[in-house]
Amino acid sequence: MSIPTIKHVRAYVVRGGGADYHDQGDSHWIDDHICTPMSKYPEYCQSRQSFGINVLGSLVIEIEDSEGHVGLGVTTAGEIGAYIVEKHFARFLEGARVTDIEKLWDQMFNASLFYGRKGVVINTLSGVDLALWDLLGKVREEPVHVMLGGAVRDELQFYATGARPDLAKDMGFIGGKMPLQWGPAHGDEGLKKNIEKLAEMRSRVGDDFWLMFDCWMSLNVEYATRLAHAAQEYGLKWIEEALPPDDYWGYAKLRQQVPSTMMVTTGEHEATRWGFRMLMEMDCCDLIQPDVGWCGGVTELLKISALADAHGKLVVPHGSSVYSYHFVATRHNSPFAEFLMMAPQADKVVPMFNPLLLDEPVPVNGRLKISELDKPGFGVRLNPECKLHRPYTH
Ligand SMILES: C[C@H](O)[C@H](O)[C@@H](O)[C@@H](O)C(=O)O
Ligand SMILES: [Mg+2]
Repeated sequence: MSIPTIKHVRAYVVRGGGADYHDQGDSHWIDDHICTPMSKYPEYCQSRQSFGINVLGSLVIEIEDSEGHVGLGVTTAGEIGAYIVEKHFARFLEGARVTDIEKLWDQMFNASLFYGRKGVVINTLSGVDLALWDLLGKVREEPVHVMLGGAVRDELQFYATGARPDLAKDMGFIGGKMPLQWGPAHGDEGLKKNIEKLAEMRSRVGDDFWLMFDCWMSLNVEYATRLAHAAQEYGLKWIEEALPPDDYWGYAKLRQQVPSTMMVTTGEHEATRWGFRMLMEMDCCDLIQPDVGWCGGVTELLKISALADAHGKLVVPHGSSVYSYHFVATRHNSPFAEFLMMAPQADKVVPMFNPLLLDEPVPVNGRLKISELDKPGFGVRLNPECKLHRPYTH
């Protein structure tokens, strides 16, 4: 059996939605007074784009083999990522066999260790890894979920992230995660507004629908503890990413202080097996939320997930569209997935990485049949109408 080799690696940048889903137009819920670590500065309080949440843009990676198959991976890394792919990672990829995914991951990780380890470098490595798994699936004519050992369930169920959990319930989702809008800089008045919002949504959705707060790294242990206890009477299911990712000590303390019925979750801005080992061994959270496009890709998420399973932790990947669905389908400790509502008013289901991909599957009535994923690789294509820019070559 002859194994194809990698011939060409190309890295493009795309603006306007896509993998950098914060890169949206005006009057979108995802940029409407959401609390962040920058909220202490009034000028950066209303809009996350004002401080640069969408500064990177989407990175699109194409890896073409000796037989003409093209693997596609996307992530949040923009021009920085394109530079790293073209000027650094390509040297390991070109000439390698399409099956050498584990070795290529190790070479790219260790070769960038002196400047990488987390953040945009691991985002970029993740994007390359997604393209490698997509390419292997196209060579083998198998979906990624089959190559990962096969689905353990017939369909995926989703909770929705967005400003309207009440509408998410009507659309069949199992829960609704709201962005927290007020933080320590807004004092008790702001905390009261957070709870009023939660109470209002609880009144609309009834007692059984999950409601969660996403705090996007913006709080401190004291405020998060007060918020959790005030939210308990409205059945808040989990408080997400309350603290900055490196504050393992704060998370461990917060987890001891929140009501026993409430989960502490985090992980979307954590990376590699070592970062998640810290979260688990320091007992920081009940559920981890790695983003497969940011934590190291599928190759690393397999390691993270096995570690979590051994610790009895659930792994519910941060919203990363089809790239996490293939993974969640195959893991017993991933019983549900996240769907980010990318319609500006969170009032309808649209593909998460719109407009970047074609054939991107979306939940129907809050669910997605695994059979919808039965296409080679991740089963998505680049939208030819998206303007690709290749800033570097090699
Ligand atoms: C809704 C949150 O503020 C973020 O925009 C979201 O990307 C992320 O934190 C999530 O968990 O979906
Ligand atoms: Mg989050």
